[in-house]
Order: sequence, then structure tokens, then C-alpha cells
Amino acid sequence: MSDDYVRVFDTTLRDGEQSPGINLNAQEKLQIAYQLAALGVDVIEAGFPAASPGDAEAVRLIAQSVKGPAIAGLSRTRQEDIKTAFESVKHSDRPRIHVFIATSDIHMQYKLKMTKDQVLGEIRSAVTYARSLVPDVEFSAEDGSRSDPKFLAQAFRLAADCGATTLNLPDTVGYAIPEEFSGFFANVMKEVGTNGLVWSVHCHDDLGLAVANTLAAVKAGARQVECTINGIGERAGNASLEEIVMALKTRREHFGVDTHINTIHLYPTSRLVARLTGFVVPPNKAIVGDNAFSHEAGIHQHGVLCDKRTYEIMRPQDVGAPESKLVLGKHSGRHAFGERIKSLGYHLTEEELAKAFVLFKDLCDKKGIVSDGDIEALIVDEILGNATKKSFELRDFMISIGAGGRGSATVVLTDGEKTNSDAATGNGPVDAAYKAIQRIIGIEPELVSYKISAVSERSDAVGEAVVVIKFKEILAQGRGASTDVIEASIKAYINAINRLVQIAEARGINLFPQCVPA
Ligand SMILES: CC(=O)SCCNC(=O)CCNC(=O)[C@H](O)C(C)(C)COP(=O)(O)OP(=O)(O)OC[C@H]1O[C@@H](n2cnc3c(N)ncnc32)[C@H](O)[C@@H]1OP(=O)(O)O
Ligand SMILES: CC(C)C(=O)C(=O)O
Repeated sequence: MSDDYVRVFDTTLRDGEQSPGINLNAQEKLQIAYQLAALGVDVIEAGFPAASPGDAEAVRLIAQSVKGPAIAGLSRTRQEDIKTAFESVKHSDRPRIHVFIATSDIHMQYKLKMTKDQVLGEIRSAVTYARSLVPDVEFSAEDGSRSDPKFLAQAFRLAADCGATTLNLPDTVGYAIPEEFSGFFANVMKEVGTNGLVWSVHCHDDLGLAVANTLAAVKAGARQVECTINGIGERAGNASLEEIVMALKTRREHFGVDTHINTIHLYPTSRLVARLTGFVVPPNKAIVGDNAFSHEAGIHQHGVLCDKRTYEIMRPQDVGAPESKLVLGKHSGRHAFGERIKSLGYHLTEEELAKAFVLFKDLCDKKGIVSDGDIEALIVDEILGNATKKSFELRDFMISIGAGGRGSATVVLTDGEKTNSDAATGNGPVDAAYKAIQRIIGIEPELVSYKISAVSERSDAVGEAVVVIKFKEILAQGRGASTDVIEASIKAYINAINRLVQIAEARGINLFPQCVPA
């Protein structure tokens, strides 16, 4: 395997966790670390062990359990920090100690209160000590992009002479701009040399340029990129891993270098990190946002229907994201609308389609996003005009729950002409009620999905149930609300059945071949 590839150093669990508002416990960090290993990152920076006993323990747990990537712990140049980092990472098959100190004038003078010589002294003793403990030592020159390039090169040369194997040039405060940064990076690299060293880059997003600067450094010769899932991190965040990886892959001809990332894990990893950190992925986020593969504009939708490559530079399946979607809204055109109607099983004449399209646009002005259920209702009620008058209504129900959660239900329904009741047992009260309803109406639709949620937060909250049922290849959705969740569930089921009957009738499908009871 070629040695010329871009190593992905993931720092979601260290710099990512420095995001104000994120605090992961050891088990959550471990779960993310396993996922990062499946993704194929080369290095996991699992934490800053000297920060707290909890972080030291999390790094130890990850080092002990997660195989594949190197496990790094961050450390100041202080001996006690390095020792603590070593005690945590030593449990890994591939331990790395990552030592840093600032090299910019402003940091040295005002923060560290050290002279250049003192900083060089810190680098010498820290890197030498770290290297006496592990063979894999990374040195970072914090605020490198704002450092005097001559001094920066001197600091890096010293770190390499003392045994550092990776030299990392961070744009700590997100100040760099790509063109300037690639020149800066290339010059420092040239001054120090590349012999046996991996050059690394670490960018922050204060000006929204973290990924651009990272890619500029790769172009200049960086072969390790430090980044986080979803771009989380201190202040405006770090360079986003998924964006860097997909830029390198999609524009391979430009960069000429690969990563070892298994990109189909990008989307699941992003969702796991979002769930555990509570940092929701914005819908328009590149690569992993909900809208990254959605198209709303008619002209785009038409293009995508002709050939996805007209508006998609990546395939959603390559990043593990759901299939691309055409979202119908007021910007959609006839092509996408007509396609959706066909996929719902309707074959309209040109005239019917034109009429439906006008009604659809009106509906969009009122509703924003129009669901498939809305379109079905529009076709059945307004275009085909043969909607059934039959609809079932709940009159009454009784529930009892036995040992082990078994339930029995009696349900009373009317169809406007007759009233019928029946009883059934089931796996819980809702299942029993649905079975009783099936006995009354004489068909057994498959329950495709069932969701219940509270509409407000008080204990007397209204519960809303949403069910999707399927019968004879027709999908129908129903909703029901009540302060009693069982009643909400029953109402949703009946609502779905009424919708099913309407659609079937509009399509000329007989749902009740024997006879319709009730
Ligand atoms: C750019 C980055 O992201 S760097 C990583 C930043 N991450 C973190 O800071 C998270 C973890 N940090 C912590 O938990 C704490 O800051 C600790 C445990 C490391 C230190 O806590 P404290 O001892 O209370 O010090 P405090 O954080 O207030 O100040 C930092 C001290 O470290 C010194 N320092 C800062 N960077 C370095 C360094 N790389 N090497 C050596 N000393 C350093 C500062 O000069 C200051 O020294 P002083 O206490 O003698 O004035
Ligand atoms: C420790 C270093 C790599 C860092 O996080 C930064 O400079 O932003």
C-alpha cells in the first residue's frame, strides 16, 4: 500500500468536545470511538487526559478497547501532563502522545509569558520525554499560522530532532486564507524538510475557511488532516471530516491523493455524534445535512429525473445517506409533480394533470411542504371526483389489560348507516383494538409504522398518533389526537382505513371482495 495518502486524525473527542455545550461521558466517547474505527480514521485523539480524571479514564478505556487506529492523548509540555497522557494511551497497541505549545509572539508574550528560548526549551524537554515513553509523538505549534515563519521552522526542526514523528501546523484561531496558507505551509515544510516526517494540518472555522485551508495545506504537502465529525469544536468549530474526505474523493484528479476512509460510514457517524452531543446537524450542512441530497426547484428536479448527475456531484449511497429526494413545494415543476403522481399509482390525462398542478401550487402557497398524503387527497377529492361517501367513525371502545401486557379490546364503529362492534385480544391494548377493528371491517391491513408523540409537555398533554397501513399495495396514513393515547391510536388507525378506502375506490380496486360488514 502506498505511503502517500492523507491520514485522517479525528479530534471529535478532544477538540470537538471543547465545543461550549458538549460534555461526553466515557461510555459515550467509547461508542463514538468504535464508530470512528469502523469509519477507518487513522488516529483518534481521544481526549486531554490531564484535563480531568474522567477524561483520563475515557482515554484509557478507548485505548484499551478500540483496535485499529492509533489512540492519541493531548498534553501541554509539562512533564506531569505528558505522564498522565502516557498512563492513558499506553493501553493501546498504537499509543500516540500529542504535545503542543504556542509559537506566535502574541501567545508567547501574553499567555505563556515565555521567551522564544524558553519555548524552545519546553519543546526540547517535552518531546524528548514523550519519545522516551512511546515511539509515536506528534508536536503541534499552537497558533502556528500567526507565528514568525523562521521561528516556527526552528521549533519544528527541534521537535523533529528530539524525536517527533508528526509535525502539526495549526491555524488555531481560523485566521488563515487558503492561498496564503498553502504558501506558508509549503515554505515551512521546505525549511524543515520532510525526511521520515508526516506533516499535518489543523484548522478552525472562525472565518468559515477551515476546510478550504485544510485542503490548501494538503495541496502543499500535508499528509495528515486534523478534523472533527460535523465540524464541531472550540468556538466556530474545526474543519469537518466528512467535507475534507469527500472533497479529496470527489476531486481526486485535483488533489491526487486518497484517504483510507470507508465513506459509507460518514452519514451514520455524523448522526451518532449529533445524537450523543445534542448538536443537531443543520439541514443544509454539506455531505450529511438532510437537504444535502434533496431537490426542491422544478428545474433541478427535472434535471435529476433526466440524470442525477446534472445536480449531484456525489452519490448519497457513497456516504451512507438515504436516497436523494425530490421535495415537492412551491418551486417544483410539472415534471416532478407528474412523476410523483405516477409513483403514487395514478395515471391522469394531460388535462387532469394540468388541473391538479394548479391546485397543487395553490396548496403549496398555503402549506409550504406538501406530503404524498396531501397529493393523494387532492387527486381523489378534486380530480377524480369519485371519493366514497363511506367512512368509518369511532363510537366507543373498552380496553382491559391482563398479566404480561396482554390486552383485550371491544370497539364500536359506525359507517354512517350501520353500527357494529367486535372484540379481540392482542399484544397490548392498541394491538387488541386494531384487531377488533379489522374484524369489524373485514380486512387486515399491514401496520407499516406507528408513532405516538406528545403535542405539549404537561402530564395532561394531547398525544398524537400517526400510523401508516398497507393493503393491496396501497399505502395510507392516518392521524389521531386525544389526551388518551389509546384513543389517539384507534382514531389514527380508523383515519388511515378511511383514506385507504378512498384511494382504493379512486383506483377502482375492490377492498372488500366478499361484502362490507357493518
Ligand atoms: C488550542 C487548543 O485547543 S489547546 C487545548 C485546549 N484544551 C484545554 O485547555 C482543555 C483542558 N484544559 C484543562 O483542563 C485545564 O486548562 C488544565 C488542566 C490543562 C490546566 O488547568 P490550570 O492548571 O488550572 O491552568 P489554566 O487552564 O487556568 O491556565 C493554563 C496554564 O497552562 C499554561 N499553558 C498553556 N499552554 C501550555 C502548553 N502548551 N504547555 C505548557 N504550559 C501551557 C498557561 O501558561 C497557564 O499557565 P499558568 O497556570 O502557569 O499561568
Ligand atoms: C492543540 C492544537 C493542535 C489545537 O487544538 C489548536 O491549535 O487549535
